[in-house]
Amino acid sequence: MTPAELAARLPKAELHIHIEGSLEPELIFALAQRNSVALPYASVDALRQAYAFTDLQSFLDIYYAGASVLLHEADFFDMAWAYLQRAHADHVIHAEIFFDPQTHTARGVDIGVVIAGLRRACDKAQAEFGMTSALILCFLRHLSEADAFATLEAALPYRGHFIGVGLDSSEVGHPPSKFSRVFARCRELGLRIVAHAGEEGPPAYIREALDDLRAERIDHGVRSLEDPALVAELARRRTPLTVCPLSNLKLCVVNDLREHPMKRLLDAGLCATVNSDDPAYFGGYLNANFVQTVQALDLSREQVITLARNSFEASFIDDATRASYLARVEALAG
Ligand code: HPA
Ligand SMILES: [Zn+2]
Repeated sequence: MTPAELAARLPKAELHIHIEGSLEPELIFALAQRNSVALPYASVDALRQAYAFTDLQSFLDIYYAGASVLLHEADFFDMAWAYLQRAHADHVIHAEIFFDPQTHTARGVDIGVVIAGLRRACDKAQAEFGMTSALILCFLRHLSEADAFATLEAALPYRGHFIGVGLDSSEVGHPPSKFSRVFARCRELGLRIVAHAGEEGPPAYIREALDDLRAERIDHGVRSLEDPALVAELARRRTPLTVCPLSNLKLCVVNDLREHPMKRLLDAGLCATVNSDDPAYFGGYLNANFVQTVQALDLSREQVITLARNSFEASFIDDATRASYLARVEALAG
């Protein structure tokens, strides 16, 4: 088996997937029709042609437009179930799934409707595939602290249905410290903490995510490499980075996958993981990210196994489940 074939076949956890970013153009159009929502694109092809991004914001504008077709519990279920089936096909045995409630509540959709649809899909994946999953509520950082607090308040009746909180959307100009008080409250509630940092933003944002928000994982974090002291700190703490290679390519964080920092992150001893971010927009699900990265960087069999192990080390599953999942990696790694 080549390293790329092994990567595709190994059991893995996916820890950085925005469920709204798994909405394929075909499903966007089907839901638009079902819900009588008008789209600013004439066809699936016209929409796909708009997927030529120059940076994070140029993507986010289209991503939020796509999410406008989501209104009812069944829509959230259909979206998440489509993702979970694809993830299962890629040998994802555990997924921690981001959702953006403010994108929906701003359009009058009740947060309970969002969570109910997503949870029903997760329960079905557990029943049909034995796949475990969890939801992570993300605050949109381009909105205010007050809006984040209101969102947290609205989510509290569903506290048992999500395990943690994250921070996403437009990074530059919206440092993690803007949400220090919100995340302090989330920690009091026993929520797990992650945050996007160092995707387009500077290494200082990663430090703020660690120190001000007490993030347990950094989403992206690729710009940490610009600050050797920060890299040493991340390695010492074993703070995982949920890296998304095809996203970095499509959003012009890197110009070529052969220049992707994944190998340097692994060489620095960091707990880096591979993830798909917004697979419907960035050209592939988890195995596409693995296979293309392994080939572009000529990663070794041992590095591939490390990435699979890291995905479980970085996950929020309980220790017994983690041990059983790691044993499944070892059984295939040989
Ligand atoms: O890659 C991302 N970065 C920030 N916000 C996001 N929301 C969806 N995807 C992303
Ligand atoms: Zn992301």
